[in-house]
Amino acid sequence: MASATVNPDLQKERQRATFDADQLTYFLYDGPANTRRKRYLQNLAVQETEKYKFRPIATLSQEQQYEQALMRSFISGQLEDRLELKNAKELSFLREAVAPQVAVPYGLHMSMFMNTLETQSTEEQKARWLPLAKSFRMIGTYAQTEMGHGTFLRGLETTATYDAKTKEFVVNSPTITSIKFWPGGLGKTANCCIVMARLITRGHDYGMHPFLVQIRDLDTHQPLPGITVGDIGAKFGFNSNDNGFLRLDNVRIPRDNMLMRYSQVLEDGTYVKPKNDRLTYGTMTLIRSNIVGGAARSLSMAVTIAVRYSAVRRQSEIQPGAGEVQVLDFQTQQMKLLPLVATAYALTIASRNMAAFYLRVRQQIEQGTLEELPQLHALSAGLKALSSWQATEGIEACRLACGGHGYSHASGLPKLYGTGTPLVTYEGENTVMMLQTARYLVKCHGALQQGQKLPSLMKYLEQPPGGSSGLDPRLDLSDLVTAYQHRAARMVSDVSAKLMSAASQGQKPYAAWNSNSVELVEAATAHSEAYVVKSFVETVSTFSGKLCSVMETLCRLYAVRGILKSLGEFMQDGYINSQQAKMLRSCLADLLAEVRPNAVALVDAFDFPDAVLDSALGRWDGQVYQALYDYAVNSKLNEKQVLDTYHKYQRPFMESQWKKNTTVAVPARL
Ligand SMILES: CCCCCCCCCCCCCCCCCC(=O)SCCNC(=O)CCNC(=O)[C@H](O)C(C)(C)COP(=O)(O)OP(=O)(O)OC[C@H]1O[C@@H](n2cnc3c(N)ncnc32)[C@H](O)[C@@H]1OP(=O)(O)O
Ligand SMILES: Cc1cc2nc3c(=O)[nH]c(=O)nc-3n(C[C@H](O)[C@H](O)[C@H](O)COP(=O)(O)OP(=O)(O)OC[C@H]3O[C@@H](n4cnc5c(N)ncnc54)[C@H](O)[C@@H]3O)c2cc1C
Repeated sequence: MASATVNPDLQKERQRATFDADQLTYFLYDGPANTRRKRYLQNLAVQETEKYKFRPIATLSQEQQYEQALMRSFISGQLEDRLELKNAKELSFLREAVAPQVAVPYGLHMSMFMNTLETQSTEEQKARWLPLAKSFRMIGTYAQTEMGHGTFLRGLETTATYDAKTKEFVVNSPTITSIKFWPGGLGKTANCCIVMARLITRGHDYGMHPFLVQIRDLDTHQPLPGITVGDIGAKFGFNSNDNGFLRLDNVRIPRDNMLMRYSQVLEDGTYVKPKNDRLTYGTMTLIRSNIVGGAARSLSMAVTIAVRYSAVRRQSEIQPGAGEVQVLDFQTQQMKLLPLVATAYALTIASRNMAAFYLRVRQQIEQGTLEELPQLHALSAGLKALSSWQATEGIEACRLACGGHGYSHASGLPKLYGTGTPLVTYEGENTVMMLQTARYLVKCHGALQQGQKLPSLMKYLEQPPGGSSGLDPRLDLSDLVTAYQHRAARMVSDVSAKLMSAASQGQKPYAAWNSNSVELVEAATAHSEAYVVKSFVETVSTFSGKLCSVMETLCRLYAVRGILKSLGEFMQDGYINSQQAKMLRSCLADLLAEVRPNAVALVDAFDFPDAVLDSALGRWDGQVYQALYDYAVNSKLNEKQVLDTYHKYQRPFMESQWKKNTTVAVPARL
């Protein structure tokens, strides 16, 4: 039962905020007009979806979750048509509200499949396929990972062998480990896919290339000859999505089903090389960039739930006898949650900059300039890893911060974790991604040693080593940025020196790399954090008035908390001294106290409708107990007072126990 009254604690929180949360919302959604439009679309989506009275996803079987997700996409499709929506952001807001945190089976079609067609096909192929894909005659997915290999793409085993006589490719899964495994929507939904396979022509293996393979009949949806396809079974989360397997038994496809924008196979089997063979990896780079925004949004939802609940939840006393306090008043609770609120904003801002950088480099690539591709790869890989780690850990910390009720699916937090945690693994396992970023950083360091100039994002590596931080209790934002950059530059330099020293002692580069890979990941993490802090600082400096001072405090909280978490890395070369470390510790306590009054307003500004949060604890009106009670009462187990299982199992069990002692006198009532 929804209550019209707002919990008085939440009401007070909103009144005591020192800034206008709407102003922050306008920043997040690009101005008042776009915010109104977003609200309109999400309200409409929520009203429409509520008509279906969907049961909570956690209470459904895998098949029911899949069915519900398809229904949600159907509702979304109808609304999109009715409103004639085309704008990508508007579509994403609508879909978020129709299917909040639901991994819909068409997800891969709409993201990786479409993008691969758009960026890796020739004009002729685009003209042939895009109309079919846009009108959902073709429903595709991106089939790259195999049972045996996901990370090491050069190890993929699926082959596409060119047959010049018939002008066809023969696509084959030669072993059990070569079976495609995991692609979203592959199991039951897709009728075609981009298969990433090793291209073999004229007896030569040219490595992984993309091929369009039809797997099901476009009308009957039956698998085509040579195709064995299905769902991979229940998973940790993501069960609304039919992640699938695919076995190809010498399936023949026409020559021009190879996506030939960058490399080609001519009719006679001649292979034409691309300008850069990493262009085939382009779709992964896009999705990695998008994941930064996805991770930020998931964490923003989690902190909204946990902060609102912590403002409503009263438990224990601070001053003996003075009554129970809002748990958000405990400094330890603030420490759990407020740095995460700051992280949600930091990642949101970094993701915007990441997206803008991606667009710029993508435009360059379209014009044939590939100069900034390595920078883009390094940044997107590092931020993908950093953001998904911080978001996943943050969501779990939010759940734990909600005590017992956080463990219930009613909190919405397990669902957020279930859909959030695969971000660490998919689209490039995080450790592997950080190592890719590290590879680029070490290369940049080497270039610097040779007196070369570094590209824009790496310029900070040029600063001389040593020196000491100017950080004082004013916590000047530029000093914080410099501290992060100094730490990253020092770590890149240290690990590069280790690699060089290993080489001079005759160690093979690959062995030296592996034996320093923990430090390499740490250096890449430091680099990515420096980017996030710099982005945050640059953005908040564009704000004005009260909002500016609130966001500057939040930015300081993010940066100071990060320094204290990895203090050794900042102190190792004496850049931050022990007096400063002590000072930062007291500043952290002050910052928590400073952010505390604005905590609720800061999460309100994310502007998530209740239906998107899907949480009894995170409700806007704070009526958490009524919502929890309603959720409990609606448990499936409560549909009957006495269940059949009582007669089938419980009663026979009890009777078997009674038989052991027949002398106990049983009263009619206890
Ligand atoms: C539901 C709610 C959820 C909320 C969040 C929502 C977020 C939105 C997302 C939308 C939904 C999408 C769902 C996606 C589902 C997952 C799909 C997948 O996992 S699909 C499967 C994803 N699978 C993976 O991600 C697989 C991960 N594995 C890999 O990417 C590669 O095998 C590798 C990078 C690890 C190594 O590759 P290898 O070829 O052995 O490379 P070497 O190491 O030998 O380096 C050689 C050179 O290449 C360079 N370079 C490398 N990459 C790139 C690049 N991208 N570009 C440019 N350059 C690149 C590298 O720098 C180096 O340069 P140099 O130094 O020589 O100059
Ligand atoms: C929900 C979900 C959806 C997915 N959707 C798709 C999809 O649509 N299409 C698709 O093709 N794939 C998909 N995948 C697969 C996903 O992309 C891979 O699982 C991912 O790339 C990781 O590869 P892997 O499973 O081989 O991990 P592995 O590489 O086997 O990782 C295992 C461990 O080995 C470590 N490791 C591996 N290599 C190195 C190295 N070089 N250095 C140091 N450590 C290393 C990793 O860090 C990790 O700890 C999906 C996966 C999930 C979970």
